[in-house]
Amino acid sequence: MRVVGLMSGTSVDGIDAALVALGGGDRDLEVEVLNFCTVPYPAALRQQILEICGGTPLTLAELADLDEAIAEAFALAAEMVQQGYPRADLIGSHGQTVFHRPPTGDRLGYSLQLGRGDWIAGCTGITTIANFRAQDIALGGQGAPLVPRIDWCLLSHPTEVRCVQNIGGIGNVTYLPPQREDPEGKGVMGWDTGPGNVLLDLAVTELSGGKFTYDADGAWARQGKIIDPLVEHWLQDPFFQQPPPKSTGREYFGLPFWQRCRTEAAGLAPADLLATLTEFTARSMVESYRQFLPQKPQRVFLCGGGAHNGFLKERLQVHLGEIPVATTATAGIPVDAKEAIAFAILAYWHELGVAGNLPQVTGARQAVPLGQRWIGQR
Ligand SMILES: Nc1ncnc2c1ncn2[C@@H]1O[C@H](COP(=O)(O)OP(=O)(O)OP(=O)(O)O)[C@@H](O)[C@H]1O
Ligand SMILES: CC(=O)N[C@H]1[C@@H]2OC[C@@H](O2)[C@@H](O)[C@@H]1O[C@H](C)C(=O)O
Repeated sequence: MRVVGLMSGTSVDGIDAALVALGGGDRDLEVEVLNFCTVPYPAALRQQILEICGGTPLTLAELADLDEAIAEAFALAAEMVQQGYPRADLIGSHGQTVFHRPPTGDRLGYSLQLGRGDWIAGCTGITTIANFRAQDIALGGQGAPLVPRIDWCLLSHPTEVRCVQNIGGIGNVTYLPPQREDPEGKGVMGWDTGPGNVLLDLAVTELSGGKFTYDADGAWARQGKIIDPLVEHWLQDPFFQQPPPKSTGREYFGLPFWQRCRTEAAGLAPADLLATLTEFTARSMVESYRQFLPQKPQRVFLCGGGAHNGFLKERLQVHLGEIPVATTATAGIPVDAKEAIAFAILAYWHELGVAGNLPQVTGARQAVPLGQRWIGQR
């Protein structure tokens, strides 16, 4: 089956679209990536999304317009990735997260992705699966991260203990025990580690007066000096002590956390602030492995846009010591395409009735197929 996967994450930089040919089921899953592209959001739409993520109020009519504008951008990305290929059989669209509240006590979580699946199905004529997080949340789960089950199928190894660290806006890790020791994957773990690129992007945007939106290769941060006491201080945040299952978002590690960092780092030179934020980001990941993993990984794979940040990678390697750090590209999964591929797979699993979540990761009561389905017809 040919499936389009669409994803835009917490960096709000653009829509990643993957066209994949899928076969098999879950453990015997076959994936061939036929095409991939990233379609940047129009600047005004990106701005509007960032504003509402930051808490700017909007009317219901404005919400409807925004939902549709995002769906239109997603449908366009679906068309672009299919250019020159026969039409896909299915679309899996994550949509754009604009609000995420993890569950607390008896209160279910809430996770809102805009970019109506019904609109995408109607506009493309291709059956579309969307709203992937809701079923997990209904079962008491965090609704995130959802990719660990796919990491288990695509990146686990017969004998090696592995971790897959995604560095999007927010960071999340998957722990993969060796297949021979754990053929069912019962010991697979995963959680959101905290900030990925979000603090770096906010800092660069502000420090450059809007000229840049990210620190390309970490070159700016590399010129600075790391202020360790600040890193230690920020690592005291309660999120990092909280055991998994856990998830987070821009509501926590976006503007509010950036404003706190900026105040507490007042007087630092821009390069020193960026170096310190990069170190904090790297340490937040490695410290969570130390706290919550049952054993040390033998290899760590990076993916997501942060895998292009050479300085962040370097700091991760320093703190992981002898554990080799590579990108998922070295295992055949392009770093920028992995999440879009994942949502194509989750849509395909929906059609097969295969579960998408891992209860031990999200905290849901049950493993279930994910997503809502809208029939598209030409
Ligand atoms: N060359 C580069 N150097 C440094 N950072 C980069 C580079 N290219 C991309 N990035 C970072 O990656 C970010 C985009 O990452 P990605 O596309 O994985 O995020 P996302 O889709 O929001 O992911 P998630 O859903 O995991 O939050 C950019 O905002 C930027 O910070
Ligand atoms: C609510 C939401 O959109 N969460 C994203 C976000 O981006 C990274 C991290 O936070 C992860 O938990 C999740 O995305 C990936 C695709 C996941 O569900 O596995």
